[in-house]
Amino acid sequence: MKYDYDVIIIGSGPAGFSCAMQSSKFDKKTLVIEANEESFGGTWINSGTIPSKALRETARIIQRFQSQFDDLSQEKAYQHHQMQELLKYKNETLKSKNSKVENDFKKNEVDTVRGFGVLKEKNTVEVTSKDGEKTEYTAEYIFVAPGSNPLKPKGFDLDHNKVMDYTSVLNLTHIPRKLLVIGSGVHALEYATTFSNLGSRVSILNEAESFLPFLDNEISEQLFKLLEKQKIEIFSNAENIEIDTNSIRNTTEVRYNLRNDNEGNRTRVIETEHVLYLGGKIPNTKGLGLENIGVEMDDGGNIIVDNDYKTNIDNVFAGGDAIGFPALASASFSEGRLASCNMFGIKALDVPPEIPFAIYSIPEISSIGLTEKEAKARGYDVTVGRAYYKNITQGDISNQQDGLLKLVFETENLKLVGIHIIGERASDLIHLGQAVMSLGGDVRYFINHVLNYPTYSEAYRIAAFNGMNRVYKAGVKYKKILKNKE
Ligand SMILES: Cc1cc2nc3c(=O)[nH]c(=O)nc-3n(C[C@H](O)[C@H](O)[C@H](O)COP(=O)(O)OP(=O)(O)OC[C@H]3O[C@@H](n4cnc5c(N)ncnc54)[C@H](O)[C@@H]3O)c2cc1C
Ligand SMILES: NC(=O)c1ccc[n+]([C@@H]2O[C@H](COP(=O)([O-])OP(=O)(O)OC[C@H]3O[C@@H](n4cnc5c(N)ncnc54)[C@H](O)[C@@H]3O)[C@@H](O)[C@H]2O)c1
Repeated sequence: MKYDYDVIIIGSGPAGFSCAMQSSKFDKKTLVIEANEESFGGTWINSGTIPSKALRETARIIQRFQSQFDDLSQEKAYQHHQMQELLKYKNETLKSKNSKVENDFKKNEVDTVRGFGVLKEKNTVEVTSKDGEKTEYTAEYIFVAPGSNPLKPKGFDLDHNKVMDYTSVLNLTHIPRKLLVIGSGVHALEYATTFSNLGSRVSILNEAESFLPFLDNEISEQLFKLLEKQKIEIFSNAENIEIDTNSIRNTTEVRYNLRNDNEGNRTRVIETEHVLYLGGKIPNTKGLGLENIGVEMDDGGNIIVDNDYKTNIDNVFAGGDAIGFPALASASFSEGRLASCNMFGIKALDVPPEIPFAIYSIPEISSIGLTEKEAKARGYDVTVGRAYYKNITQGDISNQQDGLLKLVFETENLKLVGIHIIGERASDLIHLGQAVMSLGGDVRYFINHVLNYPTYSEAYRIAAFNGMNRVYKAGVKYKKILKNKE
């Protein structure tokens, strides 16, 4: 072999991990370089996806248990639990995920090396160990998956105690009585509802004009009602945010102005105990030597790739957060695997471009395809079908009556163009609709097939009937609706 390896992978997050596993299954000699001395798995396992979901799961279990019993419903988690106790579950999950990744590498003969990788030439990566020792490795292909880091705020500093980001929040020693989340994205909603369910009084300071504007309108409406129920306030259009400690009152004081303030740009103040800053992420593409070999990046530092996850340099591929949107673990797994398929000339099956997304708030939100508004703007004649969780037996049984599943489908042929869900299990439920959608099915699937009962999937059946009845009311004979095969 001309090179030490067939492929060198920089980073062991979901993109690097899946590229390594797929390459090893193709019998390719694979090396993973990981800068973190202790653990593999990147943001996915150590500071992002899994820890935030494990903490959320704990909050959800407490909330579900308390809401089941009237005498417990007004209790606050902080009256009974220490943060460390809640994080124990998270720590155990991380440990088991970490050793799973390490074992998968070993079992599949993927070599690993700890240290910081820098591209020296298009086939050469130099790794600097923590002792400063430098070693060079060569490969036919390079896969760059260095992930991302939290964006630093403008106008104030993080002390990682009173003012935290998504990494330091995992070191909290107690459940805050009051928490201000600064952010306008999915992160902000997830952590806000997690802490609210732990009993914290939570507010969100949103620098944008609207909050999660990409959601379907009716899902947003439901969400805002639920946030009101949880007493989570959102202050939008915030700018010039500054943070100080008020030592007399022993609080953290957040001052800000409103953009386009019609009260004369007065300074507003929120007093809180802790601040959690969730202002987005930046790709870890600085210092990687990408410029040494002329890899193209956009203004935000994201690596530019084509549909095969190939950069402008023939043998260099990239994936995960370093290539920008959607910057999800779910998508990163797929990107790493597809990059490997493309490197080694084994074209993967074409997968539909639609990917679902999930927001792990309490309750969850998940969507795929077009919102009703987007579908109409694109000229589709669409009808919608709705199922409210209060009408689903499983919702009643589980005491989870808040939620909505909404189907958006073409009136003419009943084909699904979008599915939008807010409520318990939304992130799992979406996949039934996704499968029907990607196999070209229509809403009749949900009534022609027997679905387990009671389950949350019943929502699909109820929403399908609801939508079809709407088509019927608009003048199409029921016989035609049921028989129509395009
Ligand atoms: C709080 C939070 C919650 C999230 N929740 C979800 C969710 O619910 N669902 C979802 O799909 N996504 C979620 N995400 C997003 C998800 O975590 C990321 O999209 C995903 O981890 C990106 O994967 P990656 O492989 O690109 O990089 P990462 O997971 O960031 O891993 C990159 C690895 O590369 C290493 N590295 C970097 N530079 C070098 C170098 N030069 N040499 C060697 N090693 C290097 C790093 O040490 C790191 O281990 C969440 C993110 C956060 C922050
Ligand atoms: N549940 C999850 O999957 C999850 C949870 C936390 C963070 N993350 C990822 O971490 C990153 C940082 O999160 P953040 O909350 O700080 O910022 P963010 O990037 O999610 O939000 C900032 C803005 O991005 C846009 N955006 C986000 N998701 C979108 C979508 N599916 N479709 C269209 N536009 C969308 C919206 O305009 C949003 O206001 C994001 O890339 C996010 O995908 C994912």
